[in-house]
Formats: sequence, structure tokens, C-alpha cells
Amino acid sequence: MGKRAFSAPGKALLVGGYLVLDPKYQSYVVALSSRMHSVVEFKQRDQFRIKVISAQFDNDTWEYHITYDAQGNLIAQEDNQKNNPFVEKTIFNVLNYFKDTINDIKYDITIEIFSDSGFHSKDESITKENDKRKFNFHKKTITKVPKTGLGSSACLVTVLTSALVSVFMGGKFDVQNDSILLLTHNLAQVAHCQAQGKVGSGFDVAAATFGSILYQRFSPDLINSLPNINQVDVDYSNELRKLIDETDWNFTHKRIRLPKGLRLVMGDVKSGSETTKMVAKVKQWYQENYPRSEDVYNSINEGNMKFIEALDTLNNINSDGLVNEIDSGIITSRVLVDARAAIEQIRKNFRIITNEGNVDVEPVVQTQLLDHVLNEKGVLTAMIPGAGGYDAIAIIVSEKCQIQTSTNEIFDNVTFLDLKQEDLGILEQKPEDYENLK
Ligand SMILES: Nc1ncnc2c1ncn2[C@@H]1O[C@H](COP(=O)(O)OP(=O)(O)O)[C@@H](O)[C@H]1O
Ligand SMILES: C[C@@](O)(CCOP(=O)(O)OP(=O)(O)O)CC(=O)O
Repeated sequence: MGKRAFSAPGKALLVGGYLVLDPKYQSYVVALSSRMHSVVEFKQRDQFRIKVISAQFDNDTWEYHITYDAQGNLIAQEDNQKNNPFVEKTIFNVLNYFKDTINDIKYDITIEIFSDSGFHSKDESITKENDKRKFNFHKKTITKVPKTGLGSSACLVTVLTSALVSVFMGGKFDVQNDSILLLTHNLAQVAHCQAQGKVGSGFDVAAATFGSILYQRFSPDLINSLPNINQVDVDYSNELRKLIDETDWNFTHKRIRLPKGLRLVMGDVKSGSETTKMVAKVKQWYQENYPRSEDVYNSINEGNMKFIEALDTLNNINSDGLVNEIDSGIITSRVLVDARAAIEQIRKNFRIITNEGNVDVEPVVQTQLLDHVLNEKGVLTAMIPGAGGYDAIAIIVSEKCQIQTSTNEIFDNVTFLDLKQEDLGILEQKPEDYENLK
């Protein structure tokens, strides 16, 4: 059988941090040109095996042999005690979804993973390339290499799901088909939640699959209602198929794009924060300050919606003159003023949460950094993406804008990532583009 290859983009949540956890709020999620890739090849053999290779991380390899448990569920067991819950849960869900197709056929599947440089710190790595692609190779295993926050696990699960589904669907697996994308998304969400041990908002898997989107989450009950595989007498495969094929997930993934003439700049900030702890603290602040906290959330949501509307307006008019205005550094047009004010409104409220909840959503150093950036010519607006903290900054600038970093020590801890906004999620790629990396 021939090889196939797929890629899925990393993400930045420009507006919607924390609120995205609640299905009633909309978020603006941008897909990025940093992608994770999978190259898949399979044969039919006398043993059912799946090998996943991530050569960039000290030649990390996970080798699974596939067996059936007493209930007839397909189970993946790793041969060398190498643990990767994201790989294992992806295999588990795709195999059980396709149990009837598999029908005792034994596959020997090999999947190579490649990861663009934007996902991890480049420190202590070497590059290998061919005339199409260039990747960074690290001396350490995947769990030991520092991440930048683009959502590596969501992309991994999404490209691995694509690779495996393509094996069982063959030519019918077409990533330009909406129902195929929805199937891939639903399977990847289930696997990602199980591997994380929690049902998050899922915006990262949604962006990896569908690209840049307005996102409103699905109800967490959907995934929580799946049976535990360790329960006796559970036909997991049947329950999974009902959830994937017959249930309306009722979530929003409406395509969006940054207006013409504007681009996204992402700055990775050296220190980094732990999202899980921050989410717990923000939730605690919310409960202790209810109902006033709801007013704060509603004001953030108002800012989010104003930002989304302003970008929509920019997308629907000829924005050439407006881009020149951004370049001039003197912003007076209504729609640009609105976009800036929207982000101000969001940031002001996040600073209230920061102070009252003793949680660094927008810590003082980030405020200083963003305020400094906002004074530069060519900058429309700037924000802390996602959960905020010390992780990153996102800046929306004109195509021409070059942020002056070298002269100011405020940028000492910031590394600007080599990436841009992208419209599309999963793409099919050419497998030969990943061969002979040197
Ligand atoms: N290139 C890769 N190859 C194999 N596994 C990967 C790769 N990238 C990410 N992963 C998996 O995802 C995990 C990181 O997930 P997580 O800590 O949730 O970070 P993130 O916020 O980037 O998703 C890794 O420990 C590994 O299990
Ligand atoms: C707090 C959140 O709204 C967003 C977190 O955004 P990040 O982009 O920081 O996410 P991670 O990739 O998980 O670190 C909650 C969530 O959706 O998990």
C-alpha cells in the first residue's frame, strides 16, 4: 500500500481565554503555520502492530501490539514500557471505532511524526532538511524538551488520528470533506481528553482540525458519558460510534481569517506558566466573587465580541487605507479604535482577576511589554494569548511592520516565532517531502 502524509496546525487563542471553557461564550482561535506532520504506511501481516516514531526527540519510538480484551475491545500494549498517553489513547479510540472494518484483519502500521520548530525551544538542537522541509532534532526525549505553548499534544493527536483513519477508510479519507473532518475532530477530541485525564475546552484540537475558527465548545458531558473501558460488559466500540456518528456535538467552528494586510506575530516569553494551576485559581476567584465575577466575565465577553466584530468589518471593507493608518502610528478610524478598545476592555478585566485572584493572568511584566509594543508604529493591538501568564504575547501588525526589539531590554526574554496565521486545519501532504532529511 502507498504511503500517505498529513499535517495539522498549532494554535493561538487570541480572545476567549478562560471563557472558552463555558459553552455560552465564543472565542477567536487562530491556526498557525507551525504544523505537526504524520507519514503513514501499512501492510497486512500475521501480527497486529502499530509503531510510532518521533525521530526528532532522541529517536523516540513507541511500539504497540494490538490484542482483544475479554469484552472484545481492541487494546494497545506498548512493548518497551515507553509511555505516551496521547499516542495510546488515539490508537485505542480509532481502532475501536473501526472494529467492524478491522474484523480480525491484522495490520502492520508505521507512522512517523514530524514537528515544526515553532512547537519547542530550539536550544541544543540541530536541524536536518531536504529541499522541501526542515526540522529541529533534539538530544532529549519528548517530555524533556521545553514547549512554546502552540498545543503540541492536540496537533499530535489530530495528525495521528488522520493517519490511522486513512488506513481504515482508504481512498474515502479526504480531508477536504466536511464530514471526514468532523469524524476526525470528534475522535481526536475523545482521545485528547482521555490522555489529558480531563475534558478541557477542546479549542486546540478544533483549530488543529478545522483551522482558524470562531469556536464555542461542546458540552463536557458528551465525553464524560463514555463508559470506562475497565467496566465489565462494556461494548466501548458501540458507545463510541454512537457518540461520534449519531450525537450532535452542538459546537461552533466557523471559519475566520485575519484581515488582508495584517499579520500575527507571536512572541514566546522565556519563563512560562502552568495553565492547569491558573485555571484552578481563576475558577476559585470566580466562585468566591460570584455574582460580581459574572459581570467581569460578561465585560470580557463584550470585549471579545467587539474584537470579533471589528475584524469582521475589516474583512468586509477595502482595508488598504486603514493599514496605512496603522503604519503611521496615529489610529483614528472608528473600526481600528474599536479593535484596540476591545482588547483594552478584555485586558483591564483580566488585570482585575490577576489582582483579586492572586493569579498571574496578566502580570505586571506582561502589561509593560504589551503597553510598550502598542506604542510602536504598525501595531494594531497586542494581547496575552490563551490562559495568559508569562508564556507568550500575540501582536497584530501591518504586513510591513518590523517591531524594534534590538534596542530595548524589555524584549530580552522574548523570542519571536517564525510563523504566521493560516486558514486551514488538516492538510494532506506528499510523503516524499519528508524523505532523506540531512
Ligand atoms: N512530536 C511529538 N511526538 C510525540 N509525542 C508528542 C509530540 N509532541 C507532543 N507529544 C505528546 O504530547 C505531550 C505534551 O502535551 P502537553 O504537556 O499537554 O503539552 P501541549 O500544551 O503542548 O499540548 C508530550 O509529552 C507527548 O506525549
Ligand atoms: C485557560 C483556557 O481558556 C485556555 C488555555 O489556553 P492555552 O492556549 O494557554 O492552553 P494550553 O495549550 O492548554 O496551555 C482553558 C482551556 O481551554 O484549556
